[in-house]
Amino acid sequence: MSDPILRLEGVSKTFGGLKALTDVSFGLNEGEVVGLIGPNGAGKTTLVNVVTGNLRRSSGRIMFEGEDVGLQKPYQAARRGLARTFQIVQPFPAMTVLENVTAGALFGGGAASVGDARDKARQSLEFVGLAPLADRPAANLALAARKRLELAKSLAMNPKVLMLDEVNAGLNSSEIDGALDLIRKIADSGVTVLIIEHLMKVVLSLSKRLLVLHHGQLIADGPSREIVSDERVIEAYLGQKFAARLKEMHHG
Ligand SMILES: Nc1ncnc2c1ncn2[C@@H]1O[C@H](COP(=O)(O)OP(=O)(O)OP(=O)(O)O)[C@@H](O)[C@H]1O
Repeated sequence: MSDPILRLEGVSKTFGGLKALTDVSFGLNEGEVVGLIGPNGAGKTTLVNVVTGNLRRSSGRIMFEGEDVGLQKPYQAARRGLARTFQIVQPFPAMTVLENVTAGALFGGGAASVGDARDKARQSLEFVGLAPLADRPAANLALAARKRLELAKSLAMNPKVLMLDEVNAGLNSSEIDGALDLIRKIADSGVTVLIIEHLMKVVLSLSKRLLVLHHGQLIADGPSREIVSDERVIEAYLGQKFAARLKEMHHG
């Protein structure tokens, strides 16, 4: 197998005395869709932040395509093809949907000109199904559409690796189904996806492999079906009720 496209080696992040990440190591292979789960405060968002340079890791190495990118700035991450979505979606409200995505394309640096960035933005909006709303002010979008806008912005950066931070939070079940189709479509286009998600049904339907963070430590990394029956994971995160339901599903 070829080298992972993204690899963390012993990455730690402390905030004063608080250890948000402790000695985290794993690799993502090109084209993989991997779920990242763990209780509130486990360090999931911090992990994405250190990978994209929004926060500086305290120690360890972050390797992207064989290069140590631990000191990069967020715009450099975007230009390399390391894109992410934010848990709290904050579009520029006064700008239109198209302008927001154009700004994303320019940030990602793949566009040769503003016109080129706008073309790229139009393609991304088409891909996520927001083309009909391109000229609306972003402030007017409902939550599901704002989440799609966030995805379109990241896609306009031509990502190789895309990290999705709770893109389904707050959506109803038909909106989640739509988002799932879209994430599958992104993965099918060859993008490596790391998905942070609280809804187990969603993670399990998308990813064959799961990473589990607990108090900043990676306590499990492996095939999803094995991870969800791992006692430590059940205790730390899933809870006995979920485990019992899963057993019923398997035996029922
Ligand atoms: N900028 C910061 N300064 C200080 N502490 C922080 C900062 N960012 C995160 N933390 C702390 O680091 C720990 C990990 O937080 P993080 O947001 O990464 O968890 P999470 O797994 O993403 O949680 P959630 O599921 O609630 O989003 C928490 O204790 C949090 O309070």
